Amino acid sequence: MSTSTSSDESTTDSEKNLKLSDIGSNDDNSDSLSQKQLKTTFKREKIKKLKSSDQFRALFRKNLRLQKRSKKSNCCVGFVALFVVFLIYMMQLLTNKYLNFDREENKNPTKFEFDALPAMTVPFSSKDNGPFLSTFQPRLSQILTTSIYPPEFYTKHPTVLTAEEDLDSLDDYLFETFNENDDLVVSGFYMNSMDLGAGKKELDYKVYYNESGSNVVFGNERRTHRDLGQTIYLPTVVNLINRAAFAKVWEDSGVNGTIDDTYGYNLTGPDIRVGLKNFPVTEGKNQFDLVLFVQPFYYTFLVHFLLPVFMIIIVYEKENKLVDIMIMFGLKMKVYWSVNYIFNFTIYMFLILVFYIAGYILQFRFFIQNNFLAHFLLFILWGFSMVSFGFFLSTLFRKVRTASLIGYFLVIILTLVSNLVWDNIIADKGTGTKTLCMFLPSFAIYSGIKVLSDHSSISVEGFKFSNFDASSEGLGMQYLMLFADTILYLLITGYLYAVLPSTGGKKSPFFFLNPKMYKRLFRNMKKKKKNNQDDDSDDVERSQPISSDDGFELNEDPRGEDIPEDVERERQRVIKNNDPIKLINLYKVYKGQDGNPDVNAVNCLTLGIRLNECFGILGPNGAGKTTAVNVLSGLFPATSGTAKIRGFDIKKEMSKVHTIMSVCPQHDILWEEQTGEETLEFYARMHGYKKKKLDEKVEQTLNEVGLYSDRKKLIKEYSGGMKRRISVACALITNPKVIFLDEPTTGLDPASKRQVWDVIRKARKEKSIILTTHSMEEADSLCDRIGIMANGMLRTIGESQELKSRYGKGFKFMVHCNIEDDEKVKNFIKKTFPNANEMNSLAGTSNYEIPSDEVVLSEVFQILEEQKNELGILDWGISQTTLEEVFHEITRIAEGQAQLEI
Ligand SMILES: Nc1ncnc2c1ncn2[C@@H]1O[C@H](COP(=O)(O)OP(=O)(O)OP(=O)(O)O)[C@@H](O)[C@H]1O
Repeated sequence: MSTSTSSDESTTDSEKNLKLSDIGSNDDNSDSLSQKQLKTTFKREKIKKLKSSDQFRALFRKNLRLQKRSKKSNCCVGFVALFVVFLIYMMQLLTNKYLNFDREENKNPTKFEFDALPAMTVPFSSKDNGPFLSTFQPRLSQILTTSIYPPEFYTKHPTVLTAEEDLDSLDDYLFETFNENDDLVVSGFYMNSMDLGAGKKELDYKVYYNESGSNVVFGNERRTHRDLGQTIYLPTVVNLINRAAFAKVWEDSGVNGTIDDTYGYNLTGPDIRVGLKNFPVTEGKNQFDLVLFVQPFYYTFLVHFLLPVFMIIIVYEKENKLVDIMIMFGLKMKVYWSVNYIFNFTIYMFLILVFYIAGYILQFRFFIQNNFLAHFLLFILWGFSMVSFGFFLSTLFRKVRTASLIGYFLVIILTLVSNLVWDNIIADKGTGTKTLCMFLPSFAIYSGIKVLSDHSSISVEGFKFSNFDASSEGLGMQYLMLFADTILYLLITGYLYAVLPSTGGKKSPFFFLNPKMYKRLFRNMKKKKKNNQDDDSDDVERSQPISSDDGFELNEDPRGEDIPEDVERERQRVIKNNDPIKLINLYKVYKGQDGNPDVNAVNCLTLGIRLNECFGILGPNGAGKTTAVNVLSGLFPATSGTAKIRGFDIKKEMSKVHTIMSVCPQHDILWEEQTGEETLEFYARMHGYKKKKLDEKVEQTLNEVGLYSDRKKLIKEYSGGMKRRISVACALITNPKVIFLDEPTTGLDPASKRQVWDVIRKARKEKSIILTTHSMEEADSLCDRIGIMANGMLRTIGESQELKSRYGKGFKFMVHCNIEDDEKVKNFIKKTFPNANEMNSLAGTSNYEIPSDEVVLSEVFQILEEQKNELGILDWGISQTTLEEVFHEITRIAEGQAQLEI
């Protein structure tokens, strides 16, 4: 013999006994034993507020952990930063080496070894005289003042050729006049020996000349030989000295006359030794500094590089509905944004720190030449505005893939645009245009870097707050605009998040024009101030009493008089009772897309869930179960009607509801890069668990859902069933008062399912649970009451047993006997159960449906056990109508009604 109910496999022994004793009771009123255990009297209560500091800590740790694990993007950012630093370093090196001539050599020009230069013999030829010497006869004593250049030149540059007593003083003199004065010293010479007396003919001297080949300085525009209007060659100077030397010899020897070309040729054959040496010059007078050209671009690019990272962090959590789930667990959005702001800024500061260290170690002129505060302030303000700008951009993307692709592309575009557009178009415009353009923060940072970069040249002084006058560009406008951009983009982000449906925005685009909003804000501020003065109310919320005088009024159900009796009875019960969860006339209509009609996903749902109750919602696909849960948990707003959860109205006080509820959504919403343990820790921390208590709670919950041994695995390494279990664990760990479980055991193996059932069963104490499921076994086993929905409406409601009695066709009775006894047994059945309906009969096995009012189980047992041997019954069994059959019956009726409506 076998006797079973549909839930036999799943129920505990005590439950089985209870249900067997209930079989056939056909109990329609709500006075059964389990009903008595459920409390409907829910009153005003104090609810502990979630602390912002706990949430801050939990979020910051989570962000830090996830950032550490996003190795790819970190490596990418690190690599780009290093590459840019390397490029700048190489350029500076190259610029210094090849464009800033003799930098090393001339560091200490006075120590230059004159004698180390090779001596050379210069042919003495009047043909090299140059244009001014053909008629000129100098004396050595005259050389310093003699005009060999046009007169106007001397008004500017009095000293042309100089001689000093010894090499050192000549060296010093040339260096000083050449580098520090405006006077132009064309050349210098030192006479080593001069013996042109009879038979000797020796002349040994050394000439300082400019390496460019002309006797002028290359390093400064003002001193180019173009000032002279002609080119003076080295041989000219050599000839000048030679001539002066000979003139002196002749003067000494009393020869009178002039030196002309003929004279020169007559004096053939003297040994003339001329040493040649470059002018000593100061270092760093180069005209073209490659670094200055590329530096603004590179620096702008580098500081933009974190922009996509900031966007991705937010879009990832938006795309995967992680923000939504955190909100449902009580996250305050102001904490969310603050943490992300501070966290992103910290990452940025880390990059800037590395940049500064590299900059100072590698001696980037941008850093060492300019005032520290000037560039530091610029980078700090850019950091603030970039984080705000990143927030703003994050509102425009729904998918991480798009955000990262476009984000990195945007970095290049913004850098290029700011570089090209600013340099070629905006830089020459007036302050108004510049200011306007700086509302794009990239322009502000680019122009700031450009100002500092212009001060990083070797030839100019670094930027100091004191050294710019009206004509030179300061940084005030950049600082101001970066600050303004920070505020502006935060406001825009806040606005877009409030109104854009894609970001979960629910407000009208003109919400800020509504004076009520400001009144409410003002009232809340006043209330908060008052609460703060009140000692004990600081960390508690007070829920409002729920009662029949809540002002709730029942709308007429769309079905009118066709409304099922039990559903109408529940509606009347709810309005009179104080259930912790009360749904009143709840509607949710999804607007039809692409010409499709609107969908009434939830249609005038009115029901109540009591304390200690686990309420099951069953229904076919598309019945509206998930939508109902989503509306109750605040994912979507209700179209009309409302619900009160522990006294808080979901229309007005959803944020308070979030502090006392938790949810296990239909699809797992988890951070793939966190371990199971870290995920639970996150939610527990958000709800104020700390240290030892936190560890204990996490360990206990992991054990309950059977994931303790897998706690260190990343979520992405979890199987589907493991993810489901961790989602259930998340819903339980925060010790909520109201739990929404949307198909919590989908995909679980039978053992895991049973484990989760045990956890839920234990958890319902002092709580109210709404559970949606497709498993009749689960509903039968776990739920104190069940509501079956179809097409958005509640079709029936009651305890499992009630529903079976109400919608089932009684009992199923099976009897098996030898074929020769078949007739005898059939007659016995007909006599005992006159209304029994034979469903089928084959080879001695017959199945019957027996109306429940004909069955008194104890009598059936007795009769059959007494007569089975006499009748030749080999086996028999009786089972009640299953919940599945009830479900099919309800959906069949609902479909019929829907057909009629069409
Ligand atoms: N975001 C949405 N936009 C438009 N229509 C939606 C949306 N979500 C659900 N619906 C529609 O609302 C109705 C109810 O869907 P819902 O997901 O609530 O059903 P369900 O009972 O949870 O189904 P299932 O058992 O398959 O999870 C369906 O007709 C569905 O197509």
